[in-house]
Amino acid sequence: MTTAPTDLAREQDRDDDIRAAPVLSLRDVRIADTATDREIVHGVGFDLRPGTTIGIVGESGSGKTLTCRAALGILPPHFEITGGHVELEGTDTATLTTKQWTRLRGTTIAAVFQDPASYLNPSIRVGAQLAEVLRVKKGLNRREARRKAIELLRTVHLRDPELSYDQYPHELSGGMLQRVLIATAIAAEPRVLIADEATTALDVTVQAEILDLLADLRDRAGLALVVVSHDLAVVAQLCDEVLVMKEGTVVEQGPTNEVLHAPRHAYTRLLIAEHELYGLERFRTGTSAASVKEDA
Ligand SMILES: Nc1ncnc2c1ncn2[C@@H]1O[C@H](COP(=O)(O)OP(=O)(O)OP(=O)(O)O)[C@@H](O)[C@H]1O
Repeated sequence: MTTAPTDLAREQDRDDDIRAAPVLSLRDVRIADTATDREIVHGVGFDLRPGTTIGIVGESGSGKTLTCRAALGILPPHFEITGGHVELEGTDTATLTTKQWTRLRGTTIAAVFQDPASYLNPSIRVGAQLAEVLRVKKGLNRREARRKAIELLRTVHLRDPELSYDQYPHELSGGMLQRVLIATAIAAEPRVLIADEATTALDVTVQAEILDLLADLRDRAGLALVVVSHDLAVVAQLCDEVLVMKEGTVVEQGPTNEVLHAPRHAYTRLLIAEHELYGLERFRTGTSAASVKEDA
């Protein structure tokens, strides 16, 4: 099979991206619950470069979300970074004031979580909520914000963006709401997007479509992604590098293919064995979400 010129160009772009400076770096980040004086996350580190994806996988309670929240500067009350550094575009985030953090959130780093409905106001039309973000973060006037919001709803592949703009959250399906949340997260053109269990609640077909959308945004806009999932198949499909967490410790980390083909830690092997029951094989061989969709 010959490689199409567009594929070659994309490969070249990817190589350039890998050489680019990291947009988000975690250096031996430790997180503690200061109420109990217990360290919960025992040192996480990675370099995330534009146009690439890092996956964090592991069992429930292993510290995946806390790690993301540390990167976003939104740890829950009485949780603190007690060691290491989070660097955003080369700046140690420990040096940021609350105001500087507020400015960076959305414009440099943004996130989508599970349960999109809980992040939207049920009594305000979704388009108005998206437009509000554009007015606040991008300084657009009402008319420009509406136009840009509809464009964003189209970017996240909502079939009828004008119609969706005027709908209330309860009128949209879970998959459509997650698309709206992704549109909101990318509204201010962040460089890093964290997707924390963003597809967990969705059925397998919709999940595959959302993963394709994230990959598309990464490839086209050079977005850097952190994908958190308890589902190894999701990570396998999307990520260049994977971190496997267990009880607050990174037990294994490396290029996704290497980790999946030659896991060194017993826990990774266990995760893989569990997932093989659900057909991880097709993800390991690089099958796209589109073909998963067809299978579903
Ligand atoms: N707001 C909070 N208050 C108290 N404990 C918390 C809070 N957030 C997290 N924890 C505790 O910190 C540990 C790590 O939680 P975290 O949410 O990071 O895990 P996770 O790997 O993301 O799990 P899951 O896959 O279930 O989301 C857990 O033991 C959890 O109980």
